[in-house]
Amino acid sequence: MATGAAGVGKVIPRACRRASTDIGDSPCFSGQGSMIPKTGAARQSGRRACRKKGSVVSNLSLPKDKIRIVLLENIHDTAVAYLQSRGYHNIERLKGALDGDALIDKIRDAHMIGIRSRTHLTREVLDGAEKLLTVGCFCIGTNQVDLDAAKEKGVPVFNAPYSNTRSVAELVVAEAIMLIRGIPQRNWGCHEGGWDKSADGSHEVRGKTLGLVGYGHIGSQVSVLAESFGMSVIYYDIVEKLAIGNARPCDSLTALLEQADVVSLHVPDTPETRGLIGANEIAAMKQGAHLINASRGLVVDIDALATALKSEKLAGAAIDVFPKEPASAKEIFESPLRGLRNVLLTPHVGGSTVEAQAGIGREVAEKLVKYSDDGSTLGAVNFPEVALPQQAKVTRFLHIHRNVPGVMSQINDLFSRHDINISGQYLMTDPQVGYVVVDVQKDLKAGEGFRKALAAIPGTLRFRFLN
Ligand SMILES: NC(=O)c1ccc[n+]([C@@H]2O[C@H](COP(=O)([O-])OP(=O)(O)OC[C@H]3O[C@@H](n4cnc5c(N)ncnc54)[C@H](O)[C@@H]3O)[C@@H](O)[C@H]2O)c1
Ligand SMILES: O=C(O)[C@H](O)COP(=O)(O)O
Repeated sequence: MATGAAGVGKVIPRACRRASTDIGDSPCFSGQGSMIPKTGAARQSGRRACRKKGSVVSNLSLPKDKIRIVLLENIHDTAVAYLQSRGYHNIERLKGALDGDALIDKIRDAHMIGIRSRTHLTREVLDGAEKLLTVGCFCIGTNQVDLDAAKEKGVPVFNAPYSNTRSVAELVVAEAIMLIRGIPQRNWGCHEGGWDKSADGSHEVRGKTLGLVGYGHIGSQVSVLAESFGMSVIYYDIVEKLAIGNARPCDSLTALLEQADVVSLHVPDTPETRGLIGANEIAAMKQGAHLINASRGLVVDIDALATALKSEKLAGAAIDVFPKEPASAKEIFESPLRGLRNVLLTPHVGGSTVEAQAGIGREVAEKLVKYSDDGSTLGAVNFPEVALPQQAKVTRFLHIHRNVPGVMSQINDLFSRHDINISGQYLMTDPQVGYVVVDVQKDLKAGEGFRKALAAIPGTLRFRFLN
C-alpha cells in the first residue's frame, strides 16, 4: 500500500488520479459542516455507519451561523474579531478551562473548539464531540490533546508554533539575571522588613554559562538574548541544530549539566522528556547552579528539585510550569516549592503577554477559518497537510479516510461512473489517514445520491463538501 502523496497542494495530474491506488489509499474531502462523524464501532464498519448517517450527507453545506464555536480559557479578542469578520458569529467564550462532564457537555454540539494549555481533550472527551470539525490550540504546546484520537476521528488540530516564543525567551533571560543576582531572597527579605545589602551570592550574568536543553524556537531565541548580555551559551538537543551566534552544542545532557551555571529547559512534553531532570541530573549539575523551567511541568521531578533547593545543592530556581496546575484562579496552587525563598514561581505565564496573545488569537483563528472555508490543513499538527486554493466557482468535496488499500480508487471510480469531470484534486496521506480534496465544476450530477455514495465508501472517517 502506498502512503506517499502528491505534493502539498499540488494538482494531481489526471493520469495519476485515474491510477490513484498507486498514489495512496485514503484521501478524503468534506465541505463546510456537512460531516459524517463516526463512533469507534462505526469506524470498523465504514459502509454501514455511513449509510446509517446518510441523511446528514444530503444536507447542504452548513451555513456559517450554524457552525458552533466554543472558545475556552480566555482566548484573546483578536480570535473572535477574526472569526466574526469571516462570517462566524455562533461563538461561545469561556474564561476558564473545563474538564470531565462539564467539558463534554459544553462541546457536545461544537464544530470548532479553541483551547489553551489547561483543557485536556482526551479520547473520551473527543468521542463525545460528534460534530467536531477541527480544534485550535491557542498556544504552542499540543500535549493536552490526544492527537491520535483526533486524527482517527478525522479532526485536524492546529496551534500557534511561534507567536509567544519571544515572550517566553524574554522571561527566561530576566529570570536568569534575577537568580544569579540572588534577587528572590532579597525581595522576600525586604517584604519582611529586612535589609540585606550585601554582595554575597550576587553575580553578574556576563561570562556565566547558560545551558539550554532543547534548542528549538524558544531555546534558540533565549540563546540570542543571553549572548547579548555576555553569557556563554551551550545547548543540548536530540536533533542536530544550527548553532546561533557563538553558542556551542553539547554531546550529552550530562555534559551540559556539568558545565552550566544556569540550566533552562525548552523541550516539549513527550514520553522521553517526562522526568528528564530528576535527582541524578540535579546531582550532575554544578554546586550552586540554577534551574529554569518554562517548558512543561512533568519535565522536572518537582520533589527532587525541592530537596536540592533546600539542601542548597541548587542556589535557586525559576519555575513557570508544574506537574499539576490549577484549572482556574479559584483553585489553590499547591507545590512543594511554595515558601522556598530562593525560588521564583510564576503561574504558567511564559507566553502570557498582550502581544503574544493577540498574535496567537489571530493566527489560530485564521487556520480554523481556512480549514472550514477551504479545507486547507496547512499547519495541522496531527494530520496530512494539504494546502488548497480558495474554493470558488467549484463544488469541493473533502474526504478523510483511513489509509487502507482501495479507497482512492473507489473515490475516483465514483467520479468516473457519474461522469463528473474533476477540475482539481489534492491528496495527502500519512500512514493512518488520507485526506483528499476534489474540485468539480458545479454539476447537477454531483448531487445528493453522489454525495451519499462518496460518504459510504468503506474507510470514510469524515466527509463534507463546500458549495
Ligand atoms: N511557559 C509557557 O507559557 C510556554 C510557552 C510556550 C511554550 N512552552 C513550552 O515550551 C516548549 C518548547 O517550545 P518551542 O517552541 O521551543 O518548541 P520547539 O519544538 O521549537 O523546540 C523544542 C526542541 O526540543 C528538542 N527536544 C525534544 N526532545 C528532547 C530531549 N529529550 N532532549 C533534548 N531536546 C529535545 C526538539 O528537538 C526541539 O528542538 C513547548 O513544547 C511548550 O511546551 C511553554
Ligand atoms: O504551550 C504554550 O504555548 C504555553 O504553555 C502557553 O500556554 P497557555 O496558552 O495556556 O498560557
